[in-house]
Amino acid sequence: MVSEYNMKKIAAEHATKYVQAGMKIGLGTGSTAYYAILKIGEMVRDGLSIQAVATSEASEKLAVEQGIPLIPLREVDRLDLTIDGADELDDQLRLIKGGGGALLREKITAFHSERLVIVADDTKTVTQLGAFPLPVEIVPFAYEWTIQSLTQLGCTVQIRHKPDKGFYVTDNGNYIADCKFQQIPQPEELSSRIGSLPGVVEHGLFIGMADQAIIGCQDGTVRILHSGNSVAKNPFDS
Ligand SMILES: O=C[C@H](O)[C@H](O)[C@H](O)COP(=O)(O)O
Repeated sequence: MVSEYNMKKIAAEHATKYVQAGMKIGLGTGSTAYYAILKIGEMVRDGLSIQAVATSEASEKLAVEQGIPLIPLREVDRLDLTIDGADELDDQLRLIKGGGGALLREKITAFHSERLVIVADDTKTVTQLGAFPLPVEIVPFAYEWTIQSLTQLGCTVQIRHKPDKGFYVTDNGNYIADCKFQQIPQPEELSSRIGSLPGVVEHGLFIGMADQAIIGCQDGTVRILHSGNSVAKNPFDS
């Protein structure tokens, strides 16, 4: 049995096997993506030539510390691969993201990537999304009205706070509304309803974006989920 943190590390390090010389890589955010960034840093120091874009200020700082070359966004057309974490994922690779507040930059980066590989420990896999409160990035202007609109969708909304009180502010200067639904049986429908609310910048439902998920398991192995529902039998096959 391995600890949750080792499950994250195993998954993240497995995903770095997809990183090849010359690629432009999106670096995710969070405690699982952290291990991917460390491993990519090690690969760069061993001579691998890649360039990267970070999905948050925290990941950018880590990438710089690791010596990973960052590319200005204006110089990138498309990324080859993004490796990122998730707060919840189902077997159709529908995700909840944004527990670390980075969902907006993560979604933009994922959208402009050829391939999105999710790394997570096995505690994140669910049969139905919704146990994890859905993070929604909202603009500060009239945020009380936006919270009211979100509540009308049938959830309980908590505006995210910093540990030392005061509102949590994203890298983009916005707030996060954490929306707790009983369950999310139809994520596609909820995605378009939330997306159409004025005041909402972006939400943490990522649907049809992930190509693969590498799941770190308690026995120290990985399970690989592919979009389209198939599960790799031999985790080291793909
Ligand atoms: O905003 C943060 C991101 O969406 C993270 O990738 C997500 O919260 C998972 O983070 P962790 O790997 O720390 O559980």
